[in-house]
Amino acid sequence: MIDSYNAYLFDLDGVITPTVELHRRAWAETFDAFFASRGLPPYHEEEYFASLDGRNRFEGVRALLAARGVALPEGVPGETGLDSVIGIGNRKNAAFTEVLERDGIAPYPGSLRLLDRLASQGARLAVVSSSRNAEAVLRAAGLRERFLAVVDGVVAEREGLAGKPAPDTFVRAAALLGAAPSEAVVFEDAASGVAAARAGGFGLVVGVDRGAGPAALLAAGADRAVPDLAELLEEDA
Ligand SMILES: O=P(O)(O)OC[C@H]1O[C@@H](O)[C@H](O)[C@@H](O)[C@@H]1O
Repeated sequence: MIDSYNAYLFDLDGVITPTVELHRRAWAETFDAFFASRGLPPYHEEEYFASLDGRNRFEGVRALLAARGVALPEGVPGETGLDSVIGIGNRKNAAFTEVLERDGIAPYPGSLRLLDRLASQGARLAVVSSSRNAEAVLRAAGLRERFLAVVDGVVAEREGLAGKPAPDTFVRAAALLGAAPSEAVVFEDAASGVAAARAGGFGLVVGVDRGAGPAALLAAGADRAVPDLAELLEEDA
């Protein structure tokens, strides 16, 4: 089923590496401190899926604050206090980076098997991530050289590409691989990323359920939802 496409676009956090867990913990730690400092109801894990999952760091902060009806100034680059959008984002990133550097990261075994299989077929692969940490995560996992292109938060900012749920970063990655969207497969674990792929008219959109739930992934436009990418290998064997 997946073998007949010309290009394969992988989200990173939660699709290739379990860094989604690191992101979730870092966000929880940061927003727990933020809400406690203001005497507001505690952060809830559902807020991760509704506002943060798959989104660019600062867009995620803005979305969550808007959902809570909290208005904060934007802040200035480099700030780490909990009283601005940039400060909250930077605080969370420091927590994420500390754990990544200390513990490293290994890919999901099932994802590695799919990457191996696609590599053995000479398939063209790219990573499409909202994260500005994508290059560091790929290097930590020893996977950087497997991808012909990486369109991440740094590239999106440099090229003025709108982030997920807009389709722009996926469309750009497909173009870098020389494929039309209809000839490419997208693998995504976040509803915002699935919606981006659907909006871009991709040939196949596979939702990977790492907590969002199959119903949310299908509702966002996934053609199918799987618990792990190894499932696709077994079907094709
Ligand atoms: O690593 P950065 O630049 O802060 O990116 C943040 C986001 O990157 C995405 O890839 C993750 O799915 C989100 O959960 C995360 O919040």
